Amino acid sequence: MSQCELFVESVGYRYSGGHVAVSDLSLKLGPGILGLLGPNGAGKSTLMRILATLARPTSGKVTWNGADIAADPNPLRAALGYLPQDFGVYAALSAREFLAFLAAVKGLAGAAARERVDDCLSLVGLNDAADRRLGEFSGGMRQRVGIAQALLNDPALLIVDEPTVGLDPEERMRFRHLLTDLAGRRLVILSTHIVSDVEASATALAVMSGGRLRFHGTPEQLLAQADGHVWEWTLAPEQLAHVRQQFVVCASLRRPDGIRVRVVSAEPPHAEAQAVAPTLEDAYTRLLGTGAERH
Ligand SMILES: Nc1ncnc2c1ncn2[C@@H]1O[C@H](COP(=O)(O)OP(=O)(O)OP(=O)(O)O)[C@@H](O)[C@H]1O
Repeated sequence: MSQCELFVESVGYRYSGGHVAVSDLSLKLGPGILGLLGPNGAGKSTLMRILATLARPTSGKVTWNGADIAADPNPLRAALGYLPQDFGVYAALSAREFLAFLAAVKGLAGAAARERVDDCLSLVGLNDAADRRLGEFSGGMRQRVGIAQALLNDPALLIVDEPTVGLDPEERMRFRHLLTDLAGRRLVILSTHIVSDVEASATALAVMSGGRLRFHGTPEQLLAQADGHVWEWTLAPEQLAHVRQQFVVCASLRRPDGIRVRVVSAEPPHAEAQAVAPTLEDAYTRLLGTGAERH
């Protein structure tokens, strides 16, 4: 497999209506799985489209192995596997027929194409369902077909945009394992707004919000930032609303003796609060200052 160095240099993107979706964003990426995290509207899909050469940055540049992808997108495109957020399949085709069609579009032919289609079907665990109509597939199976089509050209760069949306918990887990198996010497960029999607698999994390990069580093580095900032204590149910007004509450759990709250705060939030080891979800919540509260 070829080299894979993707450098994003002060990239900005302004939509024609004037909305700035990505602002002065820089990243240096190499082999491994990058989890691109951020809330809805953070600019992840816009950045992914730029990296997939489907949109040109309105400022800054992106280089793939040293060459500007806006000046010559072809080297990157030849190395790219892309699963867009709105990936659709042809319901009347079988998985094998659909992949054979896309293999032909990508210039693979004859026995080599058949072999590659078989390889990709087995990489994503769909051999047994290969000849069933896609219309009968579950959401998770369709996403695996999406990954299989992205793998047809054995890409050095695999970009998957919000691939776990609409999947049930078991399908999500399978999908995460699949991406871990596929990483190898590739660069895999996986965007999601769900921390657990990247918790076990990502070798690096980039966090975006409001079009800006808020963090880039290892999951351990993000965790370390939250050390000593996560607290738990038990309060009476009527106190919960007040605590929510004062602090970012990451979780609240009803128990026989009251409500156990988990709070992100630089200072001890309460006399009885005990510091607890942060999870990646806590660290992400601390970074963005808002919580998707777990109950
Ligand atoms: N075609 C467009 N024209 C104008 N603004 C747009 C367009 N597409 C997206 N935006 C805006 O740009 C911002 C970033 O959108 P983007 O889709 O990149 O975010 P995201 O992080 O991928 O979120 P989501 O997961 O909801 O897609 C949002 O505020 C969005 O409303």
